[in-house]
Formats: sequence, structure tokens, C-alpha cells
Amino acid sequence: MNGPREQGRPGGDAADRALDDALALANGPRGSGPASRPPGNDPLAVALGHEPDDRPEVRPRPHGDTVSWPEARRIARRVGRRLDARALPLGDELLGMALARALVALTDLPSFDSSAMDGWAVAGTGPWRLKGQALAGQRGSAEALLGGHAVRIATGAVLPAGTTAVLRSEYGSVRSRTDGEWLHVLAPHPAPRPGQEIRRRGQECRGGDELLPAGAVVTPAVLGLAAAAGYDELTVTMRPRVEILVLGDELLDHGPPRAGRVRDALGPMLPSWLRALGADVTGVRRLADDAEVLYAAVAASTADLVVTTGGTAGGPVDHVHPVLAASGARLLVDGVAVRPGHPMLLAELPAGGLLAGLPGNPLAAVSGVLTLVAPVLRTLAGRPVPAPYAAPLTADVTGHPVDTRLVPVVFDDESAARPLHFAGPAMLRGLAAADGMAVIPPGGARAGQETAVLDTGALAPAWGSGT
Ligand SMILES: Nc1nc2c(c(=O)[nH]1)N[C@H]1C(S)=C(S)[C@@H](COP(=O)(O)OP(=O)(O)OC[C@H]3O[C@@H](n4cnc5c(N)ncnc54)[C@H](O)[C@@H]3O)O[C@H]1N2
Ligand code: MOO
Repeated sequence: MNGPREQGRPGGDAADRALDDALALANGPRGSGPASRPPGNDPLAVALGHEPDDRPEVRPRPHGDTVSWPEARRIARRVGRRLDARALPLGDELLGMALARALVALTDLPSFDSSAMDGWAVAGTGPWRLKGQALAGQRGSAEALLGGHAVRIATGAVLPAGTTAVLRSEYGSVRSRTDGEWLHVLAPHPAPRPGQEIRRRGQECRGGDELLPAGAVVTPAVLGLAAAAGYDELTVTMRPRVEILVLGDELLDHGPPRAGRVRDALGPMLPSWLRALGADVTGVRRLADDAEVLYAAVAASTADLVVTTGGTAGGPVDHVHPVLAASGARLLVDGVAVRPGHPMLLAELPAGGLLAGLPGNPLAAVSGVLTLVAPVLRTLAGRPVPAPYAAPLTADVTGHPVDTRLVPVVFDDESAARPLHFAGPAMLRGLAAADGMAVIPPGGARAGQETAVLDTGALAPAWGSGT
């Protein structure tokens, strides 16, 4: 606040003070936590399957019993349990993890009265006899400042007892006289008010105050706050361990598509996407279209969530359903009324892990990430349900008669959502240019209609809230 243009500006300090007071008080003593859970009657939250839900356990579904898109999201949110918590040292590894316990202030912050400016700590009215100096990091002087005395002081230095105000350096001048150095207020600045430029102990919080609630996602700012508050480690919910199995004999891992074969688009895309949603991706394996190979891979996996791609439909080499049946898995979602992506599924494996079966068409697989994988990961990782986001559409979007559609959109200058072309189930061209996926209800949506938009993570860093 005291940049070069502020220097010597009469009245500038009053403006600074008003702003400082406003900033200190803006969020009240509780601060602002992560997005609070949307209330149960918020239609947008209901449309996204976000509303609070205390129904009993999710039941297995008969084969092929398609559920609505919001219901699939609700089921996915409720099937897993929050993973164990662990204390980890303050560092990058924590980014994107959720606090398992509230972050509670260990001490008052600031923990001592200090100077907010470089200048002089003064006691009483001036001119002041000047003696000594106090620097940041030094223990406070044992000697109290007497009335009519001043000491040179640096920003952040402990305030000597007896200080009534700090005069910032650009507002004062020191004159040498035979009886020593004397500090005067430089005209036209007023004499400092009692308490001026003093950073009081406990201004930001008192020891024991909740700085952030449990569930808050660790961001760079949270790391900074935790360090400032004196933490060396944070107790966070473990990242869900995810194994990705990419199925399909037709897939190539290098060079252009050729001879009836296509490049694997999901192996390169899914790991970073799932990491951005809080997962620890333990492996990505390409598997042949062979039921025994898939059975063995699923049986051997110790991941919290196995994600398969391809093989969910009823084609001659679509082995996901038969392998799940042979494994004794419980199908929790078997088909969702959404385009693209309707053959997606979610199952509980006998050993307790979960399996999300994503369709092979690449945009359909992304639909499965947004519908099933993101809510499952959020629950396992203890992350809060993000606040729903809606934007008006710039154009009519044709709907499916009974299914929800997910359509890639880009935000225009007015933050309206413009539907993109090249949004077929096998295409990624629209998605790659998109800011998010609009949720088009059955029957379609008109231009100007407020529509929920899911974050597709184009700009979201690894600690982003996900969808
Ligand atoms: N008789 C029916 N056939 C299909 C139906 C249906 O309801 N009845 N649904 C269609 C829909 S919709 C989808 S989506 C797909 C889902 O099929 P699968 O999950 O079994 O996927 P695959 O058959 O293995 O592959 C579909 C398509 O995607 C290509 N693919 C697969 N993996 C990748 C990858 N990693 N990278 C790029 N492309 C990939 C694959 O080559 C196929 O072209 O079923 C429809 N059929
Ligand atoms: O589920 Mo498929 O989505 O339309 O390609």
C-alpha cells in the first residue's frame, strides 16, 4: 500500500487504513471455507445429483437397468467411503488433497504487536527524542519507550512496550541538535493517531480459531497459511489409488491411425485428468481384448478404483460385463441415460474396490469420467461437492428425447456458453477447444436458458475442485 506513488501523499494513510480495516474484517472471524454444500432444494444442485442424500446403502441393479444421469451421479457419490487420513509434511505433495481435520490456529496471528511500516515507533506527542532501532526478527526490547521518545523501527519488528503509534518514514524527518537527534512530523502530514500503523497481535485470528474447515482442498495458498500458522505437517485424506486398464486390440500407441486401427486417445488423456480430480494413478495398462487377461488384471488389482475403457457394450469382444459377472462383482450402475456414454457402468469388486467401466468412444469415456469417476473420487478423497455452475446458452441445443446430453461448450466474452461442433461420441475436437460440458436435459434447451456446465479441467490446475 505504500508504493512510490503513495509516498508523501497527504491523506493517503487514511485511505490505506480504511482499506486495511476492511480487508481484516471482510471475512469475519470464521474466514471463508470451501464452497458450502448446496441446499437440497436448489434445482441446479438436484439436476447435477449434488443434493444432500441420506438414503440407505446403494443397492445392486439388475443388468441393463439404466438410471437417469443425476441418479447415476448420486449413486457414484454415495458408493465409496472416505479413505484414511495421514499426516504429511508441508509441501507440493499435499496439493489437491483434502484436509481431514480443520486447520486450527496454533497461536494468535500475528503472534505479537508489530510495526506495519518502516519508520519510527513513538510514545506520546512529538517532537520525539530518537534513540536506538528495532529490526524484524529481533526479540522485543526489555526497555519500555517513555513518553516523548521514539525508536527507529522496521516493518514487522516487535513494538517496544509503551509505543502509542508508528510514524511512517516518509512522514517524518530527523534533526540533529546538540542534545541529540529529534524526530518531527513532516508538514503537511498530521501527527500519527494512537494505534496508527500498528499491527496488533491476534488481528487475523486467535489461537484455537478455525482457519479452514475439514474438507478444504490444499492449494498453494493453504500451504502458505498453514506455514504462517506454524504447521510443519497437515493431516489430509489419502489420495484414491486408481489403476487404468485400456482395452482394445485395435489401439496403436504411436504414429498415425492406419490399416483399420486407431490411436489410443484415452491412455494419454485419462491419467492427468484423474490426477486433477485428486487421484493417485498407480498404473495405466493396455490390455488385449481377452476375457482371461481382463479377469486376471481385475482380480489382481489392489486399487481403490479400477477404471476400464472400452468393452462395455455387447460386441463380440466386449468382455467387461462377463468378466464382472465371473468375478462376483456387484453392478451398482449398469447403463446411464446420457449421450454420449450410455453403456458406462460402476461396480463393487468382491475385495471391496470399485470399478468404473467407461465406454471406448473417447467422448463417451469423458462422459463417464464426469458422471461416475469424478463423484467417486471426490467421496474417497474427502473433497467437498463443488458449487454448481450455470451459464446461459448462446444457441438452441437439440436434446435427446429421454436422455441427458453432455455437450462441449466454450464461454464467450459475456460468460455465455457457446455449443461447439465436432461433439460426436468418437470425437475429441470439440472437447479439446471447450471450457466445459453443458448438461442438456432430455428434450433439449433453448438459447438463453441457464444450463449447468461441468468443468472439463482445461484450465484447472492439479489442485482444482474438479467437476
Ligand atoms: N449394438 C450396440 N452397439 C453399440 C451400442 C449399443 O447400444 N448397441 N452402443 C454404442 C455406444 S453408444 C458406445 S459408446 C460404444 C461403447 O462400446 P465399448 O465400450 O464396448 O467400446 P469399444 O467397442 O471397445 O470401442 C468403441 C469405439 O471406441 C474406440 N476406442 C476404444 N478405445 C479407444 C481408445 N482408448 N482410444 C481411442 N478410441 C478407442 C474403438 O476403436 C471403437 O471405435 O458401443 C457402441 N455400440
Ligand atoms: O455412449 Mo456412445 O456414447 O454415444 O458413443
